[in-house]
This record gives sequence, C-alpha cells and structure tokens, in this order.
Amino acid sequence: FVVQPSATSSATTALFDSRQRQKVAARSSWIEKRGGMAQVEKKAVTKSASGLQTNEGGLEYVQLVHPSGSSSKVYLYGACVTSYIQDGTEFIAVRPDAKMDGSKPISGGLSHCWPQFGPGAIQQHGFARNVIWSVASMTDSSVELVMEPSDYTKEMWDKPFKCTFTVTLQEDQLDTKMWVENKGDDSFDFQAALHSYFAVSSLDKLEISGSFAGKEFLNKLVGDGGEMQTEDREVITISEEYDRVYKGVIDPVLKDAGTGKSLAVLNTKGWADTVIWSPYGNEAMGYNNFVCVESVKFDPVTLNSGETWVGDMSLKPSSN
Ligand SMILES: O=P(O)(O)OC[C@H]1O[C@@H](O)[C@H](O)[C@@H](O)[C@@H]1O
Repeated sequence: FVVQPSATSSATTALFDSRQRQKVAARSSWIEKRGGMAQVEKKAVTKSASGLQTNEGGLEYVQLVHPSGSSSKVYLYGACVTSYIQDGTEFIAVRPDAKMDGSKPISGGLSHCWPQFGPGAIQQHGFARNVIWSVASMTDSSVELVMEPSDYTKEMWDKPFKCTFTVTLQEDQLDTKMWVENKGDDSFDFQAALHSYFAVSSLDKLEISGSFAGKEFLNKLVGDGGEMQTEDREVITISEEYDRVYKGVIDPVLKDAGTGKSLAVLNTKGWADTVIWSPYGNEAMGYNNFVCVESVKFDPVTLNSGETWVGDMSLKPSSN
C-alpha cells in the first residue's frame, strides 16, 4: 500500500480518491480491532529512528529526534505536528476520535487553519489541513514542508500562494515557522491559525497564564455569533465549554499540576491572538485530556505581490 504523492513530489495533492480511501478504510478497521488510534500512536512514538515513516492508516509522517532525546512527529497530511516529547513528557494531544487515515483532517496536533480560520466564504478552517504537503528538506531534527496551489485548493481559493512550514527540535524547545508568499501580481487576504491541541493530565489540574487580564475577547458561545467580553482573571481555569478569541494575547503558558510541567507558547512573530477552545464535557473527544490554545492571526493579513508573511511559534517546556 503506497500513499500518493510521495515525499519527493513537488505538487501538493488533494486528499485521496475514493479507491485509495477504501484501501485506507480496510487499514482503519484493523486499527480499531486493536483498540483504536491511541494505541497505534503510542506504538509509533516509541520508534527512535528519524526520517520518513508511514502509520498504520497509510499516512506518511516525519519522525524527528534530537541528540538530547527529545522527539517530534510531523504528518505530511495537513503539515500537522502530532507529538512533541521532551524529557519523557508528551506535550501535544491527538483526540481519541481523530481519524489518522486521511478520511478527515487530523483532530489534534498543531493543526493548520489556512487561508481561513472560522466559518466564512470557504470551508471552516480552510484547506491547509486537508492536503498532503511536500517535504522540501529534512534533517534528523528538522523538516521543511511546502504547500502550493492544486486543482483541489484552486476550486476554493484561486490565489498564487506558496506556504512553507518548518518544524525544528532544539535542545530545550520546539520551533515552528510558517511562511506565506504571494507569488502573483495582485494582493490577497488570508487568516491563519495553528489550532494547537495540548496534552493535559486533567483540566482541573490546568492553569493558563499570560497577559489575559484586561483583554477583550470574543466569546463565540454567547448570543448569535458571539459577544465581546473583558477578561478580569490573571489565570484561566476551564470548567465549562470554551471558544474564545483573545485579541492581542501572544504569551500563554500552560501549567499542569498533574505532570508538574509547564509549557510556554512563544508567539514571537506574526501570530497576534490566542484562541482557547475546549469542548468541555464531550467524552467522545476526550475533553478532559486536552485544551486547544491556538496561535492565531484573526484579523486578515493583506499580502501584496511578492510579499511574505511569517508566523513564528515555539513551545518551551519547563518544570513547575
Ligand atoms: O475537530 P476539529 O476540526 O479539529 O475542530 C475542532 C473545533 O475547532 C473549533 O475552533 C471550532 O469552533 C469547533 O467547531 C471545532 O469542532
């Protein structure tokens, strides 16, 4: 069973055709019989060799390892970082109901929303997470992935773009960088987000700090289309459903009393806002073991001909 396109293909290709999907579905039923994806992911994570590998669902991913012992896993499908392990702690979550076979975007990891963040003219969260990105280069500890227009993306959004996403393991942090280039003669607008799913031992053990106090946020769960509210807390705790856009917050830190670890989300360039999303109470999504703390450019970027937008986000773990 071979997933198309290969890592050396230069063209970004839309999701599998129906025949490929059937083959993948047969693999998925094999996975389900063995206790689901959580088990399969755990098995794959224990592999130490770096390089291009294929999961049981037929999706290719790049396993990164650093001499310090940290590791990461980056799927070509959606350029999605599904694992970052530092000092034995996994900081990234993949939902138990996630499909890891290409039948739908990966619900978990550092998942891309591009060129649209929420509901709008094209599909929710855009198309970057629905296509297989190409590997432009890789080393043991870093990978560079590229997405360019295909027939699939042009149907939704016919703009001459090039997106590049790099993931680099450093000794004590994980660096990500997103470039969006305008290759055409006319300007275009886009929104962008890393819809990041972070692993949490249990939500009642989690505190999210950062420059939240006094900030305005769009509470999407109030009223019809949301309501602007003001945050009066220094530290956010989650005991209800959340879908909030915190404008101008770029420095969230997740402190987990269960693991004794904190994770700083360092949005050092481009990313302007933080979204917190939690489907609190949804057992099927495994709500109690993750929180989405997303790096977002909510107000659209206008990119002129020849210009490049860059988003830098690093994850830096520490002990509480
Ligand atoms: O399941 P996904 O595609 O990862 O998305 C998770 C959630 O992302 C949130 O941003 C949306 O508001 C939700 O509607 C959605 O369910």
